[in-house]
Amino acid sequence: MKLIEVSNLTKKYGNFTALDNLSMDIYAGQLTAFLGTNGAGKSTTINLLTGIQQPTSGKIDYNESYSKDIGIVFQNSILDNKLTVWQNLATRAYMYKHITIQDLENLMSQTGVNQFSHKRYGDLSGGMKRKVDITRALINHPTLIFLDEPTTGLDAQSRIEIWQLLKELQQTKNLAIFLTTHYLEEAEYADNIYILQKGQLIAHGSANTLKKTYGEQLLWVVPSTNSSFLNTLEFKNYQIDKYKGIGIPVQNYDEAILLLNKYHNQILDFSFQPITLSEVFIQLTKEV
Ligand SMILES: Nc1ncnc2c1ncn2[C@@H]1O[C@H](COP(=O)(O)OP(=O)(O)OP(=O)(O)O)[C@@H](O)[C@H]1O
Repeated sequence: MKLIEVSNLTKKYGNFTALDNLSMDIYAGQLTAFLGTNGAGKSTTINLLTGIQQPTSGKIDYNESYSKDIGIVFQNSILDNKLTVWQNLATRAYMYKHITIQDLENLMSQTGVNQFSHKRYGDLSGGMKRKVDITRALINHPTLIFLDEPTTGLDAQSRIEIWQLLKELQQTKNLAIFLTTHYLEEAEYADNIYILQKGQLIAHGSANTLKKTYGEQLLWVVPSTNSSFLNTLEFKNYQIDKYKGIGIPVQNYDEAILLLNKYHNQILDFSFQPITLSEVFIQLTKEV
């Protein structure tokens, strides 16, 4: 089910176009990752989708029944450093009449912040703060949550924990998550990836689709007799490497296994070189 449909969204600051004609859909229960280098227009997009800023042109259609159920985690926290985690969250929960203390406690134990609820927010590590920020955004049981670079500045372990938490929330609460990130490897988990460059959408799809469309995976084989193998080879775009052998472009593991089966009499050794999302991104965003 579509929660938000964005059509031809453009945002200009004076003569400068920060976002150029963006069209995209956000679906219930899906994790959508918005990737882009610095200044690509990621924060601008979140600000437009959440109504913090108004577009210069274009349209954002919200599914009527869910338009108010959104949570936002900003790049810079809006919580009070001097208050404890509990005080910060309880103050927020009191704003909603239908949210009980029990609801808040349940949520805090799901996100794990109950373990340090007595600590002052200002004394927490970056990863712990981020978990509290996410908990705050979830208090009103949103259908969709926006996170602007939730893992920037965190160490590897904290990043993994935040991602595990987000995946768990997506699965257990059927929460739709829209997040921006600089970390390509994180987007691998996303259902939908949008890649933005200088305000323009340059690619869209699942990690696998993007890899298939924009990247090349190689099956490297060391043939027993080089020349006869090349003669039988049905592929034209192979590469040759002194150490790795002959690199044959393949779509996926299955295709590699089929080839290995077919030519196994002529192959001494082989290796598989998968493409990463980072390589796709570099390929796509490199300046011409
Ligand atoms: N209020 C503003 N006035 C003028 N230009 C702005 C304004 N806000 C953003 N910009 C410009 O618009 C472009 C997109 O900014 P935005 O913050 O959306 O990028 P971003 O992808 O979130 O970048 P980052 O990863 O660095 O946070 C940048 O070139 C930025 O300088």
